[in-house]
Amino acid sequence: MSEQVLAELARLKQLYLEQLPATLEQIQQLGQQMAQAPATNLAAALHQRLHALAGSAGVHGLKALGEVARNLELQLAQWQKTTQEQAPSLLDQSWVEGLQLLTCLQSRQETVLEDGLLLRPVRQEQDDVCVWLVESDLKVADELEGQLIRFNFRLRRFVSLQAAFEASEESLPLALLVDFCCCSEGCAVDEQDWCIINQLVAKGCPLVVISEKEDFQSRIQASRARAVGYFLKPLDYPLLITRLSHLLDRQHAAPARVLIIDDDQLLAQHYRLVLMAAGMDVELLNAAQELMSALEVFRPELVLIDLHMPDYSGPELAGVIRQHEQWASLPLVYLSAETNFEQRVSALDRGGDDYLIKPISNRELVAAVRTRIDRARQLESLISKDSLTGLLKHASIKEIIEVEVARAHRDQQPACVVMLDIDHFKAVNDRYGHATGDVVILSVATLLRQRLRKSDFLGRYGGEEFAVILPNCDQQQAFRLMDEIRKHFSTLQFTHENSSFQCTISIGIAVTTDHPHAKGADLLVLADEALYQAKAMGRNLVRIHA
Ligand SMILES: Nc1nc2c(ncn2[C@@H]2O[C@H](COP(=O)(O)OP(=O)(O)OP(=O)(O)O)[C@@H](O)[C@H]2O)c(=O)[nH]1
Repeated sequence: MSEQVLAELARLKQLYLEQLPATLEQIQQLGQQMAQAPATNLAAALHQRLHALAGSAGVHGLKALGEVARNLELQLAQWQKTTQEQAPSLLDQSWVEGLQLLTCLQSRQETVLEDGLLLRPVRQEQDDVCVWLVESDLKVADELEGQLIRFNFRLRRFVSLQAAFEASEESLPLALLVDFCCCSEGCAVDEQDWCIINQLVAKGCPLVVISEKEDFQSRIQASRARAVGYFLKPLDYPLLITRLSHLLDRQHAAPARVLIIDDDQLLAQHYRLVLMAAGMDVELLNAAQELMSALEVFRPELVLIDLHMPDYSGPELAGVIRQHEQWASLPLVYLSAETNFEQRVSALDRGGDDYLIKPISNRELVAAVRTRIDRARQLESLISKDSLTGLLKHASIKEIIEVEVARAHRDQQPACVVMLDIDHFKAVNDRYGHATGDVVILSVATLLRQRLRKSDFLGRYGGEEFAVILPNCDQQQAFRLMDEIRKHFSTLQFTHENSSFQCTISIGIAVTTDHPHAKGADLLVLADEALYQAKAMGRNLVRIHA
């Protein structure tokens, strides 16, 4: 992928360089006409070309050229704002020199592509159910191990960070739990350990700090180590498991979807390739009139919009998007060479969320897009996800099941709707208490997350009831998968004080191909009927609706 992306970027750059002399020739002609007989229509045409050049040259390795173009653009903008009496003096000697400089700089290329970003080695193998622990307190380690097993996670213990680092040559864990106090005296991490932590985090190993200390300095130290979690001892296990489950969700998360609206096709292609190399799904909008249908079909999580385009401006398109309630919170980010403060503020007032200045480096583009999408996902998750399990709430999973069932009928592909319910759960609550009942619910959610595909959707449908949709999955595959999950769940050991117990689940499945006219809501009812057949037949069973 990376090699291909680099080759494609080189091809785009070549195309850009081939078109450049003609672009510069046009700018020269217009610029000289402006110097001799300034006119507003000439200025508008020239401004558009200088603006595009200022935004694109740096991206293709011609940083100095881009800077000169920007200076000329600013000079011209000043002329456009000034009264006609003062105007001629603004396009004097420095203007002509600037124009000459453009031609001289067209062959001065610099290497600005951050190839490191694009040639990053393929992410190392990750063991999704394995959690690593560096902790000298054996009691804490034993207890943690016992808790993790209930949720189908495995714990691998290390005596030192160095040992964990050596293991990271083979594979990476879901998370690395470190008690800083066992690295060095007084919980202050020494230089060598610090270096190892940095290397592990850079490899993509999420760091979770466990600590006895609640002071600000310890938290700052964890933050400096880029920890994604900080848990105080004695550990709150459900909270820790929830955090691990969220990390698992992130690993399984679908690629971020970005829509780019830019009239400069070469530049738009360049951004697209860079974002795709960072693992995102990217589409370019070809015609502004197709904007709403592109949103509907592609459902982007962020839109990058150029500010100045010939037919419609970025803020005008942002205004159209914001007229639709459904897209009121979609992040819209302008990507423009515009440095004028007033114009930028006005663009933000008209529906945009943020502003990135062209030319933007590849790394900054990826980081800016990724962090904004991550934040938007976090917010969305707070709204649509159940707080105990992190799965979709009732209304959200119902909505997704409708969409996916309609898609399955349309594509003539099978999809399975599944309902799951914990057996005799009331008895678990009555005997072991509500908190232990919650642990059982959380463990079903964690097991489902671990066993289902990225493209499947899981929801907490009711108290101890779960709904799932498995797109592109036929009856046999669904039965096999669900039966494995059922069997696996029945082997998990739960503990309460000094006793231990096991639980089972019953499962009902309804398949779209057996019910070609059924909507999502109908299939949910059918899957529920199958679930109650499983209950009636003795529980701990999977049934398919006939
Ligand atoms: N701990 C806990 N219990 C919950 C939660 N939501 C619902 N419940 C309990 O789940 C139990 C559901 O019990 P029932 O629907 O009667 O059925 P059951 O005992 O699971 O038995 P069968 O489904 O017939 O096998 C009730 O006792 C609810 O109070 C929750 O978030 N946490």
